[in-house]
Amino acid sequence: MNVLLMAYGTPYGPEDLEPYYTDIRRGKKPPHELLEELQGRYEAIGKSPLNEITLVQAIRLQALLNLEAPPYPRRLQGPFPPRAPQGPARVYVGTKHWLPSIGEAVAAMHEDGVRRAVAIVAAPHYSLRSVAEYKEKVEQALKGLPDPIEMVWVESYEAHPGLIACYARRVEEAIWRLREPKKAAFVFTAHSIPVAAVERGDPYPRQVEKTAELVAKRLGLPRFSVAYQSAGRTPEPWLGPDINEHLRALKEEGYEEVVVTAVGFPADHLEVFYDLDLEAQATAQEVGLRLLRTRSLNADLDYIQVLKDLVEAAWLRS
Ligand SMILES: C=CC1=C(C)c2cc3[nH]c(cc4nc(cc5[nH]c(cc1n2)c(C)c5CCC(=O)O)C(CCC(=O)O)=C4C)c(C)c3C=C
Ligand SMILES: [Fe+2]
Ligand SMILES: [Fe+2]
Repeated sequence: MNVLLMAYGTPYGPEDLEPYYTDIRRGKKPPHELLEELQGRYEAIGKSPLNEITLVQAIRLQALLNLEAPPYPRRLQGPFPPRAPQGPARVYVGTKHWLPSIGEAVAAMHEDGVRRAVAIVAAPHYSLRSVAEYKEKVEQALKGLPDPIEMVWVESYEAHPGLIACYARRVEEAIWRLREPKKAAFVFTAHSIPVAAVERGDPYPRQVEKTAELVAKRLGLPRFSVAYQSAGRTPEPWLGPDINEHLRALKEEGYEEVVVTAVGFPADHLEVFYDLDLEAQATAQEVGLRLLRTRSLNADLDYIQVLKDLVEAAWLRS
């Protein structure tokens, strides 16, 4: 079984920042003020562990796939159907905006003789501004190859019971730390997208709401809400409510404590450490709210098990 595991990617050092930002802006260099602002955000968090987490996710996913399907030599395999999940599993990593790029990963797969693979993004929700763009990059990379690779896509997994259990477990950990759990607010966040994408029928907000609703249901939370974070630095309107405005509104409604879970981001990175742990935390402190941010899924085995389940099911799809 072959897997292409994709994630957003983050710069390895300050010298990578400009080409990284240029890639996010589809080849347009960022103005100096925006680059400086991004540099300031990276300096404030120290380091984004996103690339390391993605690599560990891939290593663990590959190990887990092979653990339950030992890589027997071909002659011992018997009459398995060629698409059975058994056999050596290989997981390749490609990042959308940095290195290894999706193009490099696809080229490596081709070089290794891969002709069929499952493509999955380490983010549970489909958006025209996320998964659709990953797909474009994969298709672009495939175009340049002498032999085709059939990619079976996992486009979204917003309601996977294992994923819901992962988030519920982490919200539960925060509930233990609340002073008055029955009076707390529970907020689920995801990356904002331009309103224009929503108007074009992007299923993203519905999927984010679905994840939030299922986690809340599993925990029997009486109230919960969805807010968006990390809106881009572009003049167009972005989907709200923004987490900072939402925290102010919650305080006005009389809440004293809030648990925030970033359901759109399985892994820690700039927008968890800066936008939630520094910026939203500062807003909460300013208005007098106690904010607890739940632990990310990262490369924890409960999340890797979800990825394993998804790729195995996709591999068996015709
Ligand atoms: C659902 C959409 C998006 C997800 C998920 C997402 C995750 C994500 N983003 C960064 C870092 C940056 N994103 C930036 C801009 C940007 N991001 C999205 C969409 C998603 N990002 C869009 C549509 C844009 C705007 C692009 C443009 O046209 O300019 C930037 C640039 C600075 C900024 O605008 O804030 C950074 C940096 C990470 C690390 C991440 C998840 C891992
Ligand atoms: Fe982004
Ligand atoms: Fe972003």
